[in-house]
Amino acid sequence: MLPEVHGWLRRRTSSAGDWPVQDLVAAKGDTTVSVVLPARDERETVGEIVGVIRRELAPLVDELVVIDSRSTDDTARVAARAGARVHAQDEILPGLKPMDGKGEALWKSLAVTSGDVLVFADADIRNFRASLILGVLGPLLSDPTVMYAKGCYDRPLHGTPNGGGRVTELVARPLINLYWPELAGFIQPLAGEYAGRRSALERIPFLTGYAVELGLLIDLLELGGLDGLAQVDLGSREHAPQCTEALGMMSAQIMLAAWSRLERQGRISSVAPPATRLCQFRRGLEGHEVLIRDIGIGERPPMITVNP
Ligand SMILES: O=c1ccn([C@@H]2O[C@H](COP(=O)(O)OP(=O)(O)O)[C@@H](O)[C@H]2O)c(=O)[nH]1
Ligand SMILES: O=C(O)[C@@H](COP(=O)(O)O)O[C@H]1O[C@H](CO)[C@@H](O)[C@H](O)[C@H]1O
Repeated sequence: MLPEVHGWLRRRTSSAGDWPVQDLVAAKGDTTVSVVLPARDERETVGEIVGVIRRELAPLVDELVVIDSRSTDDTARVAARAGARVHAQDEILPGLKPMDGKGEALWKSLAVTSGDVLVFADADIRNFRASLILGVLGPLLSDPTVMYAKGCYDRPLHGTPNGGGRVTELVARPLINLYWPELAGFIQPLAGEYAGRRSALERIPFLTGYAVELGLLIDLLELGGLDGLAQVDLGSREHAPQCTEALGMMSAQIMLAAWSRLERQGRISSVAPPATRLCQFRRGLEGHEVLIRDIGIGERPPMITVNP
């Protein structure tokens, strides 16, 4: 690990317990806070998450928004009934050709919120607790030199204390260590719980799909340097795990995120761009079924450059 990352790890890592709600209420002042939950088919969990935020964080949260990301269930209804303001992803900035996935939902949330600080959290978290929001909000309300704070946590999966974060351990962490070692201190670089200043988030592009988190880390590092970034130990987080096949597609999108940033930084040639289709296999009754999926990612420009 680079010496500057060792120093950063000590200086910029805190814990959720370091940020009690009463301290943050005092520190908040005139700063406004928007909480955004990107949600695709999360009817089982989104209502409880919204309820916890509304009940326990009312003094800190000025607006609570769920971006309904083409759900096929009644996520929007459940979220609205719990008290969130719900926007359908494809109805935001309707003059733009729609793009796909989580990154699109997060980018569009900038257009329908007004908070000086935005806090993002996944909507599939089980046993959600307010400290998952408080923790990442802490550095942003307490230290003006911090523009972005990411959560880190243990990731129990299938009964093992740290079986989760499969794409992090197999794809994102190796890529970061190989090409962006300044970011190697992030314990959960793909964590879906993070807070950022609007003044920073609106000045960087957003990659779509599951490429968004890696893209944000790389672009924020470029925008404001490592010392503008922080991380907060939130303890443990359990979510609805996806199957290996789905994580294969997610991995491909994260690899495309890395390629796009290496190409932009002139570290690889754009002569032969990578393919954007992934071939996977399932055993069927007559041998193997071939599944071809488009795992291409898009990129939205900095929101500050978009005329609504
Ligand atoms: O097209 C999408 C895919 C995912 N999500 C949301 O993004 C968060 C993280 O996605 P997911 O749970 O699929 O990823 P994982 O946590 O399994 O890596 C969840 O709240 C999803 O509902 C979304 O808004 N749009
Ligand atoms: O960290 C990971 O490896 C993946 C998959 O986690 P699991 O193996 O299902 O616990 O989950 C993260 O990655 C996604 C892509 O960046 C994020 O959108 C999710 O919020 C995050 O949970």
